[in-house]
Amino acid sequence: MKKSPLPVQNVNRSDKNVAGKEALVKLLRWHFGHGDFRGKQLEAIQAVVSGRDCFCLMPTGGGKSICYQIPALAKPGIVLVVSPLIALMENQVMALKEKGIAAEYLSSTQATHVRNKIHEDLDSGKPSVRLLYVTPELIATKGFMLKLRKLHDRGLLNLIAIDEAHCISSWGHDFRPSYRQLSTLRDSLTDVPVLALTATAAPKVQKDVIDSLSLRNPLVLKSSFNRPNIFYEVRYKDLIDNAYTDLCNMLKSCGKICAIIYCLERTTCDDLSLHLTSTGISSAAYHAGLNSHLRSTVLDDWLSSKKQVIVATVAFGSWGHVINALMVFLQNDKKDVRMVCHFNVPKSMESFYQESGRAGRDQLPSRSVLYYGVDDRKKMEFLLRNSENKKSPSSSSKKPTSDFEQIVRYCEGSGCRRKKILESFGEEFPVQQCKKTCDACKHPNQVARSLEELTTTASRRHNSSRVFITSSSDNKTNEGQYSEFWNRNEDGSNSDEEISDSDDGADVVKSLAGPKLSRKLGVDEKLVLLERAEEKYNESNKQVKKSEKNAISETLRESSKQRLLNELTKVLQLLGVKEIDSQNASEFLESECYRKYSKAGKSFYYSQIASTVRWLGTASRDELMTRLSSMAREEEPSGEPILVTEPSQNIEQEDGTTYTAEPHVDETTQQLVISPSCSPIRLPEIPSFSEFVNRRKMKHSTEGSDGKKPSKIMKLK
Ligand SMILES: Nc1ncnc2c1ncn2[C@@H]1O[C@H](COP(=O)(O)OP(=O)(O)OP(=O)(O)O)[C@@H](O)[C@H]1O
Ligand SMILES: [Mg+2]
Repeated sequence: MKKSPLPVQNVNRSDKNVAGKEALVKLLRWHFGHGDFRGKQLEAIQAVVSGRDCFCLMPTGGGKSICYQIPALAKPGIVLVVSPLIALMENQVMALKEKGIAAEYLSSTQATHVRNKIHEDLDSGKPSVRLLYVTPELIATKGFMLKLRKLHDRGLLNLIAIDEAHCISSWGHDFRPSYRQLSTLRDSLTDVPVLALTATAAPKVQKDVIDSLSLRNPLVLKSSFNRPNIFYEVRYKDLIDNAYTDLCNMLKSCGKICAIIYCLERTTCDDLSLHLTSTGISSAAYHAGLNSHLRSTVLDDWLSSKKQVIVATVAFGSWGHVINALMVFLQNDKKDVRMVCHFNVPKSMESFYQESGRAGRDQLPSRSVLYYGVDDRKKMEFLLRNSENKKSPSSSSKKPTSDFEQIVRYCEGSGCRRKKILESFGEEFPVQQCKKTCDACKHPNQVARSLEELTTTASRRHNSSRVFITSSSDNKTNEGQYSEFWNRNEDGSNSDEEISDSDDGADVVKSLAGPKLSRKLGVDEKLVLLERAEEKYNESNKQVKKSEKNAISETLRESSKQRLLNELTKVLQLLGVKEIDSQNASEFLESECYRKYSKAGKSFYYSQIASTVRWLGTASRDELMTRLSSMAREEEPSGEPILVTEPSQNIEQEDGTTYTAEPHVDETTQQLVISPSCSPIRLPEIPSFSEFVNRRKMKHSTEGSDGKKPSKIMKLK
């Protein structure tokens, strides 16, 4: 329902009057229906309305938008809002318009006549728009800056709000180079107050934002980052027989709750979701690898609570940022998420806080569960080290690995989890205030026992590594105190090529600038919009890097070997098979996939690796032994063969068909060589994904499960 502009009549009063609490609360109640200001909202509003710069740090969902929306209603003129994503701007503008507040956004995705209308309004003597949302890219254009200067000269620009201001900082988790250029705003529009808003609490981000925007004597406001309604806990994968089963049981014990599970890789999302579905938990995978139709169906089902659990990839690269943003704007629509589970260790405390913070936005009791595993830690450290190495020495000195250490401390330390989260943001937190709302405070003995067991298990599994876990209960950890589960110098085994959303260097906004936006977009349309943008992005990326992307690099091969090794280790342990060397076997299986699919390209290779991993998960002892027996034959000649790096080759025969020449050991040189004289070996067939799903379906139906489950699995497929 539209509201009359009644309270805005205050606009002609002096700044002192409009900044009065009473008048501001009146505006808040009238336009937004909230009884009073929350946290530091009032202070922030009063500061900017009286012309002072302000840096406002509030947790996600803390109510940052009000801090610039109320000033737009309290004073004449325009509030310029810089926002990183068109979808986010769209969402806010739509909500404001529904409240009868004159808000617009400007972007290249709009129809020319819509943009022209907004420009005409801005050029008119008395613009009707109160809040104008723009991207940092638009600010960087000369034409728009000229327009802003004209507005300013006419005394019509009353505030510049930089939302998601951490994007300006290379220390922030969503760094956007175009945000850096916002420093020109202060140079050109010297006396307009600037309000920087973020939920990113790292002190270095704060300093960087204040410096980059040249804020003058800003009022720095920080709200507590404590989320008292979230119970924090860590579960240790290395101490659990099967993490999938553990998660299933936990979800089942909570009843029909709404949950988000974050995984690092798409394949884990698919596998885990399939597993949950097969045990009767309605769930669906959500990641950039799904087609747009499936993705919007999945989200729709989840938002409408048709699906209980969504298994999504975490944001990693810049495209991940968009997927993440998608989740951000969905936050307003989904407040009843009761559990957020990190199935793989997150890359930093920042990410963990943001992601787990999606639980309990309705302030009701909720849960954050992090599954921590030594292998996951290794993988993440490798990825972060890799991304550090990719950066030029001249770029920011940000060290993702040191951010990662905080989350490792969170998992490996025995003290209060909540305290660790808050202290990582520079916030002091007395342990007593946790009131047993984390596993370490609620069950300290149990957590201590787990950590002890973990130390033993880790040192047994990684016997070349140092292992020491902090047991300090006062949380005063330092570099030397927390555990080293593996030797930091040993080469990591996985690559970010396996990470679902790892495309880097892409300009998100550019990629979003394509489809035409309708004025009144619902969630569906927004999803379509983002997905189309993603397709467009992938399309252009494909063209540029097609050949490059098709190549199977050594790092990818290494990561595949590691993936097979992880699965194989689990399977061999489960089946009690001791006679197979998992390292050699995983190399053997990987080279099989490489041999078959290296020429066909990366995605075939990928799917073959994924099929093999799935096959491992279902293979019987006999099947495993049969398949790996060909490997045993290769190893027969005793003595350490010197491995040649060449994979086995497909030898073309005269009739045009090919057969695979297996490697064998040359007895004189003791080298593993490839020779066409070897007879071709018949290997058991690896099931494709659909075969795998169908087999499971058959298995379920023969096991007498209710006839509905298989069709659910088929749908998912
Ligand atoms: N004073 C208030 N009283 C009650 N609810 C409020 C108040 N201020 C804001 N809210 C509500 O809090 C929710 C979150 O607000 P908002 O989106 O501005 O948060 P945010 O800090 O920008 O979060 P994010 O970091 O996710 O962008 C909204 O539903 C909003 O209506
Ligand atoms: Mg916000």
